[in-house]
Amino acid sequence: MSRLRWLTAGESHGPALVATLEGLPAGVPITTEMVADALARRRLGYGRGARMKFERDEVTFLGGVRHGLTLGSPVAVMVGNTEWPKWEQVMSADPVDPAELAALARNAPLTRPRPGHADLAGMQKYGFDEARPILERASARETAARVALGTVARSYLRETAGVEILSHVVELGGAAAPPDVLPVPGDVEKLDADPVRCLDADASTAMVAVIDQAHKDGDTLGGVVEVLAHGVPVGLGSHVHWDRRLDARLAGALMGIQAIKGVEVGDGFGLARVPGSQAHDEILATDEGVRRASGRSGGTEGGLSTGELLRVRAAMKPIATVPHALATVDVATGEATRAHHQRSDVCAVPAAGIVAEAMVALVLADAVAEKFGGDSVRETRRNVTGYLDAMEIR
Ligand SMILES: Cc1cc2nc3c(=O)[nH]c(=O)nc-3n(C[C@H](O)[C@H](O)[C@H](O)COP(=O)(O)O)c2cc1C
Ligand SMILES: C=C(O[C@@H]1CC(C(=O)O)=C[C@@H](OP(=O)(O)O)[C@H]1O)C(=O)O
Repeated sequence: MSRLRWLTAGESHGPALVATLEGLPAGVPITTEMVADALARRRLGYGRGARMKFERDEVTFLGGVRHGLTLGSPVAVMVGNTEWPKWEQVMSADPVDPAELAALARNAPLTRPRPGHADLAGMQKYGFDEARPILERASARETAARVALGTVARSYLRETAGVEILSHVVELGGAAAPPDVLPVPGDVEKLDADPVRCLDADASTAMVAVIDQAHKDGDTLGGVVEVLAHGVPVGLGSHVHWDRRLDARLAGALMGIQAIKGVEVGDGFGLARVPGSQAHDEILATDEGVRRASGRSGGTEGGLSTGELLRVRAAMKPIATVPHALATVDVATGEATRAHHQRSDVCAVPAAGIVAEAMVALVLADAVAEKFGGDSVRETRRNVTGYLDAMEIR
C-alpha cells in the first residue's frame, strides 16, 4: 500500500502555503530553483486573472533537503504568498481589534455565496455566517503546494525509473485539439510557450479566441487536459484489490483537484461507444518484443500499468466566480441577489494541466516507492533494473 504520505496547509491569503512529503529515499535531486520553475509554469496560461501577474511564489525548503538532494527525512516546503502584507489583519492567526477589522473594506463579510464554490455548503457545515473562512482554503491557490511536492515526486520518478510526465490542453470552451496529437517530452518547451499549452496551432488560436469572447461576455470557461507519462514500468498498482488499482488512484488524485468534474483513463468514455473489437490494444510479437497495436487503454489494464504510454484526462468546469454574477441569496437578509465577485480567472485550464501533472507524479511516485522500496535513489534504481531484467515475458 501507499508508501508516501503528503499533506498541504495554508489559506489563499495567509502568509504561506506549506507542504510535507514523507517516504521518499535519500538522494533525490531537488533545488529551490526546480520548484520555483515548476510554480512559474503553473502561473502561465491565457485567461488567468490579475493576481497571477502581481503575486510571486516564494519557495523555501524547511526540511528534508541538503545541498540539492533529499535526505530521506520528511521534505517540508513553504510557498510564501507575497500578497500577505495586504491581508495581515484579515487573515491574522491571532485575534485582531474588531474596530480595526470593521474599518477594512477587504474584510467586508462575504454573505452572498457564489454558486459552484464551496461557499454555501461550507458555511452551512462549519457554522460560519460569511464565506471568507471557507473560500480561503477552498481556493485553488493551494495547488501551488501540490505542484511544489509534485516537483520532488517527478525528480524521484526520473532518477529511479526514467519516467517523464507532461500535459497538454486538448479542449477549452468547446474548441478542441485534433484527437491524435500526443506530445513527447521534447515538446514541453513548445507547449509551455503556447498561451494555452496546446500543441496544435489552429486549435490554440481557436482557444485563445473563445477566451477573449468569454472575457468580453463577462463569462468563464472550462476544458480538458491530458497528462502523459512516458517510461512508466509495467506492473505499478495491482488488480488484487480496488484501492491498489493504479487507474483508481490516478482518478481519485485528478478528481481531488479543484474544479475537476470528470476523469478518463485512455479513451475513457469513448470506449463505452465502440464495440470490443475496436476498444482494446491488441498484443503483438515484434522484433522489439511483446508490444501493443494501439494505446486505447491509456497504459493500464486490470489496475496495473502495462508499460505503455500512460494517458489520463481531466475535465475542468468553468471558473465558478463568473463576472456576470450568478443568482444567489444574501444569507444575512434572506433576499435574492447576485453572487459576490471581485476578480477572477476567466479560464485556468492550462494551469490545471500543470497541477494534474503534479498529482500524477505523486501517484506514480507512491506506486514506484511501494513496488521498489529502497532508502537511497541508488537502491531504488537497482531494484527497478533488477525487476525489469528478471522479467521473463518481454
Ligand atoms: C489552477 C486553478 C485556478 C483556479 N482559479 C479560480 C479562480 O480564479 N476563480 C474561481 O472562482 N475559481 C477558480 N478555480 C476553481 C475553484 O477553485 C473551484 O471551482 C472551486 O474549488 C469549486 O470547485 P469544486 O466544486 O470542484 O471544488 C481554479 C481552479 C484551478 C485548478
Ligand atoms: C491565487 C491563485 O489562484 C486563485 C484561485 C482562486 C480560486 O477561487 O480558486 C481565485 C483567485 O484568487 P483571488 O480570489 O485571490 O483573486 C485565483 O487567483 C493561484 O493559483 O496561485
